[in-house]
Amino acid sequence: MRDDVPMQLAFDDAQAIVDRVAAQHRMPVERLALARTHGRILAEDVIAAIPSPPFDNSAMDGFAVRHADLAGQGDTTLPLAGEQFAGLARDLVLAQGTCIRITTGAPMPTGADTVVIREVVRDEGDRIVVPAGIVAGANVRHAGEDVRIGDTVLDAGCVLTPARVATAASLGVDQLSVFARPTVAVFTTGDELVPPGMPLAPGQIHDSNRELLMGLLRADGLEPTAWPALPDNPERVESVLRDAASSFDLVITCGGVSVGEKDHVPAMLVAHGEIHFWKVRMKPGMPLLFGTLDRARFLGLPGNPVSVFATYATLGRRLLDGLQGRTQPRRAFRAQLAAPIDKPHARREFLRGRLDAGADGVLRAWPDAATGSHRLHAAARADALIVVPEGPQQLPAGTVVDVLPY
Ligand SMILES: Nc1nc2c(c(=O)[nH]1)N[C@H]1C(S)=C(S)[C@@H](COP(=O)(O)OP(=O)(O)OC[C@H]3O[C@@H](n4cnc5c(N)ncnc54)[C@H](O)[C@@H]3O)O[C@H]1N2
Ligand code: MOO
Repeated sequence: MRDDVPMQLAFDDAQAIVDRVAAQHRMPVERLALARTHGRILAEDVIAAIPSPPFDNSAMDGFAVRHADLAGQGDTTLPLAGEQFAGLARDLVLAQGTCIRITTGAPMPTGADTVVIREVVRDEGDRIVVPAGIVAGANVRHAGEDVRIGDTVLDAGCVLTPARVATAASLGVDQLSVFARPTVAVFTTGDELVPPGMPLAPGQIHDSNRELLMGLLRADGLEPTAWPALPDNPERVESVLRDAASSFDLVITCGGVSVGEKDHVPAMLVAHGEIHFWKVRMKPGMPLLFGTLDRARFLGLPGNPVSVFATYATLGRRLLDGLQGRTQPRRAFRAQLAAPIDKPHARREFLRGRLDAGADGVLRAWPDAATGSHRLHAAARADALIVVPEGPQQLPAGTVVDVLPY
């Protein structure tokens, strides 16, 4: 291996390289109809051109009144002077000593400052009787109290959640500028791989990483393309991966990145592309390879299924976030260890475990004893990665640790 290739990096250094490369290769911006923006990363701030609510309106069904007309004590009788329903404003003016029937969302008549809900009045047809104790200004929603003209309501780099897309809609915005989704090609490698549904000969295993990766990518909103498993044949690996790298934004492989005789992927990247780093001081996932091949970023994940999971959930997802211009941080969780952890090695470890929010409101993490990176079932019964920091660690129960729920 060339000696200028960064190798055996600390996790934070690998993450910094992922961030830098992602920023250099940010996806182009596209303008999409609102309905197609869900889950995307916003590329430009959204500034309100109208206020929300756009006009003063009633929060309840009832009667619009002037609070000054109401007696301090005892009932007040007010003749009914008109009706304003939600819809076109009728430009009503509330004359002193009268009331106007109003529905939720209807514009407030000029002069009215309070809405009395229909349940508390005595409705006598052409007049109402209002009891004492009505609060001035009750049940009125004021123009601009949620959003004023010129407010930045959505920041570039945020994830377009349903509430955010709906906020844009409420302000009359029908298109948004978002970052394009990267196209992703997924490869599994290894002569031992057989698809599920086919019988296993001695020495063979079923390809599980393909479903794992496709599922992880789809859950992150991508539309990945998977190839049939690649044999451990350097010419074939080279031609197929170079072909994919000429037309996809990201190529992800798993397997073949360690130091075995059949681990051809790093050599291929050295010969035809560029390695940004190879091997990260993390467990599982140490042999992780990150580079560039043709027009694609290239992620070579280690073959062990839990290594695939841990490297994708940390650095792989971070790369995709960076390529898509996401600046909204992923939500960070902290939990108390429910059992001790004894880690003799120096790498940052991502242990599988279960999270449980107790009746006391404290989030607890139960580490799973099955730590092998081939233990896919153990990862499947867990629901979080527990982050154990660098260096040998003897963490007693009760220690607060970072957790990545999944
Ligand atoms: N001498 C050394 N050996 C190994 C080292 C090392 O540093 N020195 N690292 C170990 C670690 S850690 C890992 S992780 C693995 C990663 O190796 P590769 O990325 O080259 O992966 P493979 O050798 O191809 O496969 C590893 C393991 O995973 C199984 N596998 C592969 N693909 C799939 C798939 N699609 N579905 C299910 N299982 C898969 C494969 O059969 C192997 O058992 O290397 C260690 N060795
Ligand atoms: O880093 Mo390997 O992923 O321990 O199995």
